Amino acid sequence: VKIIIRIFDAESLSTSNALFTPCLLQLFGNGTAVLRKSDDDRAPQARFFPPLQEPMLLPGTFKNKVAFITGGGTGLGKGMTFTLSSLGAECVIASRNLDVLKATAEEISSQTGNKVHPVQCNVRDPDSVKATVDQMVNDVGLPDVVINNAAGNFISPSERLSANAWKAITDTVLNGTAYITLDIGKRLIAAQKGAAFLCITTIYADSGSGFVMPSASAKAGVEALCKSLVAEWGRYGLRFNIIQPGPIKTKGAFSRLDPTGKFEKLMIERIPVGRLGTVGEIANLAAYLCSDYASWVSGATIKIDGGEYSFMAGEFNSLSLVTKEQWDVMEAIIRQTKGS
Ligand SMILES: CC/C=C\C/C=C\C=C\C(=O)SCCNC(=O)CCNC(=O)[C@H](O)C(C)(C)COP(=O)(O)OP(=O)(O)OC[C@H]1O[C@@H](n2cnc3c(N)ncnc32)[C@H](O)[C@@H]1OP(=O)(O)O
Ligand SMILES: NC(=O)C1=CN([C@@H]2O[C@H](COP(=O)(O)OP(=O)(O)OC[C@H]3O[C@@H](n4cnc5c(N)ncnc54)[C@H](OP(=O)(O)O)[C@@H]3O)[C@@H](O)[C@H]2O)C=CC1
Repeated sequence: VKIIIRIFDAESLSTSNALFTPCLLQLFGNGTAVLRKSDDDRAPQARFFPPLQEPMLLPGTFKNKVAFITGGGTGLGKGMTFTLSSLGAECVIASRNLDVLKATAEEISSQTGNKVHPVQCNVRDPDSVKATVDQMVNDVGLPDVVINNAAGNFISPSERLSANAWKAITDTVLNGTAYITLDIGKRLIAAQKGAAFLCITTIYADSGSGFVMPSASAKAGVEALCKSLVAEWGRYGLRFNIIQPGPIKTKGAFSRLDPTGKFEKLMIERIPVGRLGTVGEIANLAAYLCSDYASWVSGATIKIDGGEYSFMAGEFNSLSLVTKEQWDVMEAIIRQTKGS
């Protein structure tokens, strides 16, 4: 808990709901060596941008609603499950590791008082997806909310990737999202039941990115899938939105994308808000997009990255490193220049 508390400064803790704070610290922390925070884990301007993590919607927003979350046992999926559950949803969480799912389900339901159902599922396998959805329909009925969050990723030079490495990532991210969406979507259409779908992608779905080429390709595909269905399935009462998170310190992501812990400082240097994002911030945005408050929102792609994407895209943004004295010199040179 000591480690986790250091993530938040006094300012952000004091603005948190006192009742929620202890369980938030537990749920949104990960407590592993790879997540240990260093002393320089924030830039000074981060004090202006405290991460508020408690659920922001009205209690009961998801009362009588069923939410299905892939990868709901860990990281962002666990955070979204906690938030939806605390707002009244009955959640179904699905991934490969049933023990992890069971532990998360127990932890969350004991804190929110709402049932969380763990169901084993390998999203790469359409038969496993069908069995999972059968079980959900049998236990709690068709969902009102579907969050495609499960993913696989690791950094690697592309010339080191085998065909199976490509397949492991794209089968999980793109095919997994397609199997889940097609299976649940067909059943919702047949039952004439509306629902909100949400896909968790990444900021580099737009740009592509070296060293995570299969993930970038698959996430771009997921976005095309969502945007296609916005148009095609709106008439069936189905909405589709996308969240593109920037870096959030989860064990799953950082152990595979920053294995030595050396990249985190570089990330923070290029994030204008001066800090990494938090699980609770993603969970609040996800809850809003999946709630009836967002019933007119379909086809939205929302970056939540502290400005990192804009910083990386702007040709001259590194000039924020130039000192006042250096600007004086450069301005004098520029002013002396005549003609072209
Ligand atoms: C720092 C954060 C900043 C920004 C974040 C932005 C985006 C983040 C996106 C994310 O998706 S983060 C979420 C990450 N979470 C996970 O990846 C969780 C699930 N991951 C896994 O289960 C594994 O890591 C997996 C993806 C490798 C799949 O495991 P599985 O057991 O099914 O596969 P295998 O171990 O059999 O491997 C398949 C295939 O890949 C090759 N391979 C595995 N690791 C590497 C590596 N590091 N480099 C190169 N190749 C690798 C492995 O050798 C297999 O190929 P072959 O059969 O040997 O040919
Ligand atoms: N953390 C970050 O910085 C960022 C994360 N994201 C995205 O956020 C989402 C969550 O990532 P994060 O929480 O960080 O990482 P995690 O590794 O914690 O989450 C990935 C989840 O996917 C599940 N999963 C993986 N493979 C399968 C499979 N074949 N079938 C079913 N479930 C599977 C895992 O569970 P299990 O192993 O039990 O199957 C795990 O719960 C992902 O979509 C990721 O791409 C995007 C941008 C930034």
